[in-house]
Amino acid sequence: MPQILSIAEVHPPYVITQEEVMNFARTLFSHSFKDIERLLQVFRSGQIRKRHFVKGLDWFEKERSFEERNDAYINHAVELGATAIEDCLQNGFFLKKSVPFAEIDAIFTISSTGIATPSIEAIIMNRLSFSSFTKRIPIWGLGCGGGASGLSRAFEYCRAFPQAKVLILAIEFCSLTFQRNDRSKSNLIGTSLFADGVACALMVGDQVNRSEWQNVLAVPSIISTQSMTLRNSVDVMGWKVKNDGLYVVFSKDIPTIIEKELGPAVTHFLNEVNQQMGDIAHFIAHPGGKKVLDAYERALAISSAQTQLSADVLREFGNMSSVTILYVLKRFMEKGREGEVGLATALGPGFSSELLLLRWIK
Ligand SMILES: CC(C)(COP(=O)(O)OP(=O)(O)OC[C@H]1O[C@@H](n2cnc3c(N)ncnc32)[C@H](O)[C@@H]1OP(=O)(O)O)[C@@H](O)C(=O)NCCC(=O)NCCSC(=O)/C=C/c1ccc(O)cc1
Repeated sequence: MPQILSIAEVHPPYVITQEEVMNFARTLFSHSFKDIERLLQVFRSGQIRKRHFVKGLDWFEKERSFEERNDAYINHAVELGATAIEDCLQNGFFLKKSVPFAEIDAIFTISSTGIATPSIEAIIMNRLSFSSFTKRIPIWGLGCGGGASGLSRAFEYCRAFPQAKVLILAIEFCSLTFQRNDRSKSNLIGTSLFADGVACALMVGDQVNRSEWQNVLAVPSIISTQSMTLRNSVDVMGWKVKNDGLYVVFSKDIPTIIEKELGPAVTHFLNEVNQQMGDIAHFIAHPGGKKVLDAYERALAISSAQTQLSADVLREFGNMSSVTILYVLKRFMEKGREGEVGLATALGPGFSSELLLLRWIK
């Protein structure tokens, strides 16, 4: 079964604390909510300490056109995306030696926070020495589920082409979609939650000689995946596209929906692969927000110790949409041991759930 050999994360340059964003939001939203001080408590209760952004807070003081936002998206995506690829393929922790760009068969680029045609990996391929025959698979619109879905689609590619080495590159700059004139409660909550980040993973098929590259005792091998879209839930999350950009849509019922729907989806998946919840050592969860993690714990009857690494990523980086699960996976890959089983889970617009079963192998 395909294995994930290396992974790298890139942190955008501006580090902004929750306290700083809370003060920014107080100025902006105080005329829109008479109980603003009560609502601002979400900045304290969300269990986020700081987030990383591609622009400093002063950039958000001014109104920005869709064009300005998207130009910033493309510039930063190319710069930080190229860095993530280099850090992944030249990663001295996970790899014995660098994997040449020219050996990469396909790049899956995951994003939902900006638009580019040609897509970002094509621009990056003009900077780094990839083969001209590298296949490009940009995936747009899966939101927070995109990182997990990208891994699943790359898994299928590597099963079809067992000699393949492929990259999964996730890029999200949620901050660039921030709308200062949207005074909805959703936007206020989103301002406390969403962040920027970039990550890249290297997956290889079964026929790749791992001993040539692998530098750690055990790596996650993907056993199986499940993609599920819930009927009649297209309004739960997504974008409303307006003249001045993307407006975030996300229902306050997401934690309740997760609590109701995740258990049956996981049971169905584990039955299909003859596994039980008790077999799972690692729970690689997309930390959508504090209440999302609480909902995972209730839905699957797992302990907060099992979602600790997800909570750590949420605390230090916020919700970076599709990128977040790759940050969580990296932390598990740094300590995974042979024989351990992990379940990766993320949810996104659709409303869709993506699950992957992983087993660490020598
Ligand atoms: C930590 C939070 C943010 C605050 O917790 P709290 O301090 O206990 O406060 P409350 O939950 O009581 O919320 C405070 C107020 O905000 C309201 N609220 C609370 N979420 C909301 C709300 N989504 N709307 C609109 N009012 C709200 C809530 O109803 C309440 O209003 P009020 O009745 O006046 O007290 C907590 O609500 C929380 O973790 N919520 C889950 C966040 C959540 O849904 N995360 C998943 C995000 S969706 C996602 O990951 C993907 C987004 C995405 C989508 C598309 C893409 O293309 C890309 C990405």
